[in-house]
Amino acid sequence: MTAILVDGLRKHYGDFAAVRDVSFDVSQGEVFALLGRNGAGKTTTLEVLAGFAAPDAGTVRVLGLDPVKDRTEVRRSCGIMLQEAGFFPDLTVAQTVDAWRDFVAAPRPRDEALEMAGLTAKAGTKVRQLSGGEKRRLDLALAILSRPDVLFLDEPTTGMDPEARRNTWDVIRDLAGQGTTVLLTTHYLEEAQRLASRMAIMDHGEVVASGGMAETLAAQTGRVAFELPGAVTPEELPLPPSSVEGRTAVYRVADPDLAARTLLNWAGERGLRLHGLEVRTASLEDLFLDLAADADGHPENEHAKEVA
Ligand SMILES: Nc1ncnc2c1ncn2[C@@H]1O[C@H](COP(=O)(O)OP(=O)(O)OP(=O)(O)O)[C@@H](O)[C@H]1O
Repeated sequence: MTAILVDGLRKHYGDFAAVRDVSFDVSQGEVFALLGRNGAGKTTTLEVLAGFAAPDAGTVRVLGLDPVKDRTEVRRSCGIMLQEAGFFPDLTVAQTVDAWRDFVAAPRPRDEALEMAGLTAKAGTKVRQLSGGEKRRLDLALAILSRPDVLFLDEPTTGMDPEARRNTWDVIRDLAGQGTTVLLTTHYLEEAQRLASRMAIMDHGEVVASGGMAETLAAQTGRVAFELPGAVTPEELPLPPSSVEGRTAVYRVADPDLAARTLLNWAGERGLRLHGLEVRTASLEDLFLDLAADADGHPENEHAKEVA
């Protein structure tokens, strides 16, 4: 079942088109990542989905409902964690959760929400004394209070230390396992890679790549790089390199292991060492950087790339 549908979404701020013809859908219980550089239009898309702003064109649906027209119903089913939460600084963490519980029908018990967000030890701490990462955890505790069917998470782990980040990933995974649909934006590509089954990369308000995480990465090239030994020229290598950067030969190949084996055999037969040898399968980071470079080369960015 489709839980979130975005079809041909456009959103302008005055003359500026922050989101231009964006389409994607998220199935129930799926974690979907929206990726992109600063200003790509991710938060704007999330805000429209959460009913904070109406689309200028296109259709958005959350659980089959219109987030603007059916605002109350959509809000009841959604947990939202945006980038800037407005807390009361003099309330404690526990008091903040209690205050929010008053607005929610059938809320989680306070201690359960604090436990899930890893904030039990901070229950008595005033919000003003929380670190940035702890405030994000409080955001998360509030977003999951209503046991939402759909969670919108805008950069949920920004400012968190590695342990808190991992705990948050566990919470998100558990919730998705229980059927919660999660749409998250993140700048941490590892986060997207670990959590999301599908993703869309946005740039300048458009989707420039989208698809299943595993299929997308499988379709990408890996990388092999090493320093050219001694007086060896690129022409002498058994495989022509994709590029030579200074004295570093770089290969972008579908099977980096095979290329590395060929190169190592060749070097071994000649008693040469491949210093600084680096063999990497494709990562989301490579894809992201490639797309960003493309987008810089073609600012009009006309053709979205369907990679899976
Ligand atoms: N209220 C607003 N008025 C005018 N322009 C805005 C407004 N909100 C956002 N924008 C612009 O719209 C574009 C998209 O912003 P948005 O916050 O959606 O990007 P983002 O992908 O979430 O970026 P980030 O990763 O930095 O959070 C940016 O160029 C931003 O400056």
